[in-house]
Amino acid sequence: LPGNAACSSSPSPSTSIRVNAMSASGPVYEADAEAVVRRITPPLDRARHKGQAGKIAVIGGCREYTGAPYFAAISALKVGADLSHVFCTRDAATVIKSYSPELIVHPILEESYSVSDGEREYVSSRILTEVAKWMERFDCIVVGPGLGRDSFLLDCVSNIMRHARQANIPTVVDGDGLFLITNNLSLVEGNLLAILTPNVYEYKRLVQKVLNCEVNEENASEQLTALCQKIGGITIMRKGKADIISDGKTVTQVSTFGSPRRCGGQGDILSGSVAVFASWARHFLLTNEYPTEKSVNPMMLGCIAGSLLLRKAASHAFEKNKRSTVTTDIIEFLGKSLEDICPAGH
Ligand SMILES: NC(=O)C1=CN([C@@H]2O[C@H](COP(=O)(O)OP(=O)(O)OC[C@H]3O[C@@H](n4cnc5c(N)ncnc54)[C@H](O)[C@@H]3O)[C@@H](O)[C@H]2O)[C@@H](O)CC1
Ligand SMILES: Nc1ncnc2c1ncn2[C@@H]1O[C@H](COP(=O)(O)OP(=O)(O)OP(=O)(O)O)[C@@H](O)[C@H]1O
Ligand SMILES: [Mg+2]
Repeated sequence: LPGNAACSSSPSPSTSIRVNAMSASGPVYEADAEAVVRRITPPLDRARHKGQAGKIAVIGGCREYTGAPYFAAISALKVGADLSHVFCTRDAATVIKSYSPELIVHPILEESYSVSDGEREYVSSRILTEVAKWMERFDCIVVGPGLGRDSFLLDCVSNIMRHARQANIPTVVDGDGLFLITNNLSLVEGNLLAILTPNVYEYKRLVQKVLNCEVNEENASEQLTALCQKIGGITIMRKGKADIISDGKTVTQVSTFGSPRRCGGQGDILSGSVAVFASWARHFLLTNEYPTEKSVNPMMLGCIAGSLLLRKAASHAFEKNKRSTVTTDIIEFLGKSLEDICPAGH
């Protein structure tokens, strides 16, 4: 994929994808997030067929939570993916399908209450076989939005994560997926195609578990860098007032103002968007001709682009809806926000 010719404002290949990332010590520099979005977003080429702009799967959705997987999966489509799947429990599937006919929903996960002890091994292997059938087709998976914390379900999802890793599928871990990996670090350790997107509490739990200490705001970037290194060079986006992103080598941030509303679900929009941008960035770097850009980590680029887009959309939604802004209002503005940075053309 070439960068989107319609929106490549910078002609210089060596500077066009700069993220202004700095070393672990010293100040955290703001990423040139708009340039990143412009560079990695693929053109809307008439010769392309369905699937080439991305196929995303969200693993999440259980009895309690149906909103989170829907938000992540629909955001992936609204950003520009061609196909968006959801793998969830049976209870959640009908609900999610009824939110949107655009999503492909697989009612295959099971929670402990619906499986007897004797059936577990069989059900677990059936679930893995079902998901594995699809896995090779995905450009990125998102594990965790609305997944819940049922132990049997999390065991099955661990198998799915191991399978995705073997198949080299980039994996964004969010929400209850972070609960899972915090207690099973080997699931992501050393996986350069893994992205963690912790919120303030998820980050705190991760720091306590991995670094054996408390979150240190004074040395936020050093601590984040150390955390990424300790988990083997994975990419982590620490969400907050600024989204700080590191892969253990470099650290950068996106702090464009979004919205003062902190309604639940914004992190889900982010994880779905990051999945699309990370797969676009990966494709772009694999196929582009400039060696200087090949050293950039596509997972970092995905985080930078996803963060900027969510913040822009949240800002538009807040302008319109003020205190009543909710997640669906923000999703409505993903298209305009991307269009402002990177016009689709004709
Ligand atoms: N509409 C939906 O279906 C939504 C579902 N969600 C899902 O809900 C699940 C749980 O995620 P949450 O982010 O709610 O996680 P938690 O259930 O850990 O946290 C819920 C809230 O409890 C409070 N809290 C948590 N830990 C705390 C601590 N140590 N000290 C003080 N307060 C604390 C915080 O206000 C936090 O936002 C995830 O699967 C997530 O994806 C969320 O994404 C929000 C939207
Ligand atoms: N204090 C803040 N100021 C500005 N933006 C913020 C702030 N906190 C979070 N955000 C933005 O909201 C996005 C979602 O972060 P948040 O911490 O709400 O995630 P979350 O708790 O996982 O959300 P969800 O409810 O979807 O699970 C972040 O990418 C960030 O851009
Ligand atoms: Mg969350």
